[in-house]
Amino acid sequence: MLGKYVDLTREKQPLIHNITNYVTVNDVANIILACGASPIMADEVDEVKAITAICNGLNINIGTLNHRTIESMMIAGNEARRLNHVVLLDPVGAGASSLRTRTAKHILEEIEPDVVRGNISEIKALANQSGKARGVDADVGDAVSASNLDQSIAFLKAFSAETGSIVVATGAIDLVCSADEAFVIYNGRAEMSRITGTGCQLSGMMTAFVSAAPKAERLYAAAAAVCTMGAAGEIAYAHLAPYEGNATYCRRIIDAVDHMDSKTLDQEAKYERQ
Ligand SMILES: Nc1ncnc2c1ncn2[C@@H]1O[C@H](COP(=O)(O)OP(=O)(O)OP(=O)(O)O)[C@@H](O)[C@H]1O
Ligand SMILES: Cc1ncsc1CCO
Repeated sequence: MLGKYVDLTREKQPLIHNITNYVTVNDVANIILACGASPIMADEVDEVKAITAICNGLNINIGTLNHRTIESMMIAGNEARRLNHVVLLDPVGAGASSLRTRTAKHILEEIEPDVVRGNISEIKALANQSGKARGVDADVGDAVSASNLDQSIAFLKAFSAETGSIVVATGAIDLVCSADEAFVIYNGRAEMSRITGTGCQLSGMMTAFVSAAPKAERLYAAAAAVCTMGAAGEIAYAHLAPYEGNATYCRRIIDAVDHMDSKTLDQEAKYERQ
């Protein structure tokens, strides 16, 4: 059921404007290409309005925010909204500093992104719950598990209802929620959290999937992107040779996305709907 969004993204080839961090920018560009879309990275105040206007979707990632790029995020976000383009917010490190938390909340309130994708600590920080981010990583105490699953889904659905955004919280169990529907996704491997930027890559790819999908199907497209990333993490891990570690793993995940098709995703996706 979700596999069709892999094909749709390859067919539509959306152009994605990324204002993103300088740690993982190259991997984000490559995974967007691997899923059949096109990336452009641009964060100069004087050009972001023009760049976002020629794109189909905007991925705002606050990972290495500064006052100049915050201004660019607001200009691009407002223009993308005016043009009805898809906007995704990745609130990297929200909860780790007041500037990050404040900026992410401001973008959420003023731009009203279609999708917010973060780890569970970042999402909790945005929702004024006590998200205890370890820098850009989630705190183990915030983790979604079988024992708090119902409560976590209820929290994310309520946050989606409050913001109007599709809310995606990733980790060992990934949750993709609208106000009244949830996908609980079990793809992925713990080793993925030892590569910096699997979340940033997922956000870039998710912007592409959601931009390619009809408006009424955006929740499914977001869930398909999460399953694609998780399944790629599983396939890539199976292809690692004995000495290879997290550097090769990062490349192999992008290769696995490059080879992903609807049939493979429909076979590999592990999820429940609630
Ligand atoms: N323990 C885990 N088990 C299975 N999959 C995981 C685990 N931790 C992370 N993942 C997968 O890794 C991907 C990125 O999720 P994560 O929550 O680590 O993002 P993030 O913290 O925003 O990452 P980053 O800041 O490094 O970009 C998702 O596809 C998620 O399913
Ligand atoms: C490590 C790191 N620091 C700021 S952004 C980033 C990439 C992963 O979120």
